[in-house]
Amino acid sequence: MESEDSFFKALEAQYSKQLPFVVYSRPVNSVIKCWLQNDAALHKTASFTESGFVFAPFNFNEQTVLFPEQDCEQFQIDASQLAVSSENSSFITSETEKASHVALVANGIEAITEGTLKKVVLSRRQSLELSNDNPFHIFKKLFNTYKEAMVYCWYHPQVGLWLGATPELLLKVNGPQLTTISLAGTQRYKADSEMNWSPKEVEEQQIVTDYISEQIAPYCKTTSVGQTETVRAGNLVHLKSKITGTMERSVNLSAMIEALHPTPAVCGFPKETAKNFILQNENYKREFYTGFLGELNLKVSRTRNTNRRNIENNAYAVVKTHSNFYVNLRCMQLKEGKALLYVGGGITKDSQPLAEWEETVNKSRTIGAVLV
Ligand SMILES: C=C(O[C@@H]1C=C(C(=O)O)C=C[C@H]1O)C(=O)O
Repeated sequence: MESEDSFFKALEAQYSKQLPFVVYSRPVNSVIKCWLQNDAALHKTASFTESGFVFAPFNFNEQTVLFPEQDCEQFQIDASQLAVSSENSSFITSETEKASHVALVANGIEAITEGTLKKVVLSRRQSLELSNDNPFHIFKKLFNTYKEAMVYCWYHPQVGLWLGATPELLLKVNGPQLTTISLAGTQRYKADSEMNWSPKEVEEQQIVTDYISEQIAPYCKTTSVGQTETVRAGNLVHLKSKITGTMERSVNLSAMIEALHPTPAVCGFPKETAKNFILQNENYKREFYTGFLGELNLKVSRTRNTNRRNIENNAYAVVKTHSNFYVNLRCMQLKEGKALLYVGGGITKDSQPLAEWEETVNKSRTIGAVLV
């Protein structure tokens, strides 16, 4: 299936039959892949030993959905821009939502000042009326707009329909090589100007870097942390450090995921205290927002480099297993003709509630830009 038209027709047909699918494109990549599950079964994974596509919630005590590789048909196309018409939806934030988020943040700052909590990520959900609720229409706009993100649309009839454009890698495993990133701190993007990061933002991101490095260390022979840099995600910029490692021979992927997820980039630190604060104080249920999604244990075979002097050795291919998980951020759920946008930000002792509200507004504009 090589044409854009037949690719999206197959997806439309799958959706109209209410069968599970995912369509996605990884960052800086013109390849768009889709997986169509053959039936409507709801598969789960806890062991992360299968091969497939996973969709995991924020609260890891709840189910992680798996599309098993053997139960899916996979197709892909290559495109730099997808044909799509423009639509208009209205974008309104309410004073009640503002007051409620400001109170939540103030509550978080108080808990940090009084107790052991150092950072907590607090979020909200915003609803938007849609003039066009076709998920592929929105997916195409996300793909055209966010080249640096993992852009996806995921559906299961028993779970719901989610779309997003996430800038955050949770974990990439390629044979023994592990890559992850620490992402935190948010400012609006301004063309041609040097970004100045405050000590608050630097500290917030350092908490994430330290946590990730410590958590992966027991599973790796070596680890290293790269330079911190400013990266762009739509109309926002963040602080980012790349963290890499070479894993021990027999790493249990599920144990490593459990050690990492949810990171202080989306939950807080210490992890359990922050998670409990979120579950008790946020005014809604996160479900799959700040969970993760991506390819699990796919086999890639690479033919060895040709070497003229040793032809026999070139006859075999090296098979490597790879997984790529992205944190489910800058995302939305489509429900009853509405888009529910999920947005949050990291709170530390120096946070200001009104500025944090503004940050969530900026984030909802970033992801909502494709809807208005
Ligand atoms: C929680 C979100 O984003 C996370 C929080 C950030 C922050 O606090 O500055 C930045 C990037 C993400 O790690 C979100 O986008 O909803």
